[in-house]
Amino acid sequence: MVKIAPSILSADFARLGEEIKEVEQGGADWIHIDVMDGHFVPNLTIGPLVVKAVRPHTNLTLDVHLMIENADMYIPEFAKSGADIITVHQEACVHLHRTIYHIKNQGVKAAVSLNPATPVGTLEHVLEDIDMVLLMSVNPGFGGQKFIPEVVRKVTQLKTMLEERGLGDKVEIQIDGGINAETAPLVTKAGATCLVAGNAVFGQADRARAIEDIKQACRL
Ligand SMILES: O=C(CO)[C@@H](O)[C@H](O)COP(=O)(O)O
Repeated sequence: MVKIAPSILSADFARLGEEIKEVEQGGADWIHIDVMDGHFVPNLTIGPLVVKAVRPHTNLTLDVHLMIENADMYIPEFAKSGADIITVHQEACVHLHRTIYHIKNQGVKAAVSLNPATPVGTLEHVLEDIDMVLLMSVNPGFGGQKFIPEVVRKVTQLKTMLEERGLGDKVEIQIDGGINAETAPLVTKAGATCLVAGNAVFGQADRARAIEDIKQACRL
């Protein structure tokens, strides 16, 4: 069964605790937290303080997506604040292998994200070291963008690479950007196991219904 990770970027930040409770009760599997630095991506969002504030409001996995430069400097603070998974961008890490082990040494799961234009082959030499690959289906920086369908071919390629190396059940394939009940089945049929959804969940009045609609579309 596909996991749904609502992105709090589309939530009401003035009511964040309640918003998170609502999606947890509505069937969310993880909570996705988008961290943006205004350098790697053209937007500024939140830091470890918000992760720490959110932590007591949910038992769900806190899935922290760092869209930042100099990730190594901030990883310990995000881990201490309650992150369960930390994702860094391949494009923003000069020494990716070292950064992956820096995350794991904090006792946190490690994931790597690729922008839409970055080939999956760039992860060939770290696949054994990570818990998840996040394939962006929009250019990172903002919620509410249109799904880029080329990601489907990348999911297929990544799934084949993982299976060839016996990692098919070990490494999650997460997709982020423009996910809704129409686009979700395109990527789950290709092998995605976890979907981030911002507007398609927090932009709806009935969050439980929105989550169930995405899950149901993937079952068909
Ligand atoms: O990381 C990002 C954007 O950079 C995402 O997590 C978005 O927040 C997803 O929002 P929707 O496209 O689902 O509205």
